[in-house]
Formats: sequence, C-alpha cells, structure tokens
Amino acid sequence: MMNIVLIGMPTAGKSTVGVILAKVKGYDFVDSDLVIQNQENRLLKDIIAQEGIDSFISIENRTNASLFVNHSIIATGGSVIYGDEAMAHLKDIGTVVYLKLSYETIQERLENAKQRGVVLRENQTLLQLYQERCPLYESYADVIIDAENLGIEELIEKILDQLPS
Ligand SMILES: Nc1ncnc2c1ncn2[C@@H]1O[C@H](COP(=O)(O)OP(=O)(O)O)[C@@H](O)[C@H]1O
Ligand SMILES: O=C(O)C1=C[C@@H](OP(=O)(O)O)[C@@H](O)[C@H](O)C1
Ligand SMILES: [Mg+2]
Repeated sequence: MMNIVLIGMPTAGKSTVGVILAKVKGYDFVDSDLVIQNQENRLLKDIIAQEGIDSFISIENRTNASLFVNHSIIATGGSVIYGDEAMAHLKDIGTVVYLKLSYETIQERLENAKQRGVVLRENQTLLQLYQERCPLYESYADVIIDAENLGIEELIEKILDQLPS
C-alpha cells in the first residue's frame, strides 16, 4: 500500500499540511484523530477525560493499527508513537514522515496543551513530553523534515522535495 504517514508533535501541522498535500498529490486524506472520534462517537478530549490517558493511547493504537487505506495522506495524532502495533502497521503501509519542530515553536503554538487534548500526564511538563517523544518520532521516521520557520506552503514544497519518488 502506498501512503504517506505524517507524525510529529501536536501543532506540527500534520492535519493542516496533510489535507493540502493530498490535493497536490491526488491522494485521499485520512486524519486518524477523526477516525477515532467517529468510531468512538466522542471528542478526543472527552475520551481522554473519561477514560484516562492509557486507555486513549490503547484506543489510538488499535484504530491506527487497523487503518486499511491506500494512496492516502494519513495525519496521525501526536501520541501515536506510543502504540507499537500502530507504528508497525503504519510503517508497513506507508512512508513515515516526521515534521520536526523546536520545543520553542511547539510551546508557542500550543498555548494550552491540555485544552487541546494533548496526552500530558499529571505533573509532566511540555518540555518533558517533548524530550520523551522526540527520540520516538526519530526512530520511526523514514524521512525527517525540519519544519522550523516554514510556512505551510513552504513546508509542503519541502516534503514533496524530500519524499522518495
Ligand atoms: N507551517 C506552519 N506555520 C505556522 N502555523 C502552522 C503551520 N502548520 C500549522 N500551523 C498552525 O498550527 C496549528 C496546528 O496545526 P495542525 O495542522 O492542527 O497540527 P497537528 O495536526 O500536527 O496537531 C493550526 O492553527 C495551524 O494553522
Ligand atoms: O499529541 C497528543 O498527545 C495528541 C495529539 C492530538 O492530535 P494532533 O497531533 O493532530 O494535535 C490528538 O491525537 C490527541 O488529542 C492527543
Ligand atoms: Mg492533527
């Protein structure tokens, strides 16, 4: 299966860039977050509030591990990298592209991490979350894109340039 899977911190631009990339390449667009909301018939933030973080991660893992699509740009949620089965499956069905940004940029974009429904544990700071996740994103990535200081269109150009043809 030929897909492009976008991973990275929340607000890295996976959903925004993903849908435009799909138009440019003539692919379909799948946002894993919306698939989860659809299947659960609840908002992500309500799933996290009602079930807790571990349960959300396991729902996210299950949903992404059973995503059978082709010629699609898949925008994952930032916490997808905690799901082993999800990541094995996503790597199997596509090229995994990590949109990498500095902590400072993520912090600026994510003014209120909890309100957006980020999987941040009690007493865990955003910096700790960033440091915990970066090595995971890097280890799963087939392609790493430095997205720092790039507008949406510039980022799309860079992704297209760096994708294997
Ligand atoms: N390259 C960019 N430059 C500036 N702002 C961006 C860029 N990409 C996304 N954003 C903004 O960041 C926010 C989060 O983007 P989103 O696509 O939802 O990220 P993700 O899906 O990775 O969490 C949105 O308000 C979006 O407009
Ligand atoms: O990184 C995270 O902890 C999360 C990111 C969200 O998706 P985006 O990365 O699209 O914001 C969503 O999956 C959920 O609220 C948890
Ligand atoms: Mg998103």
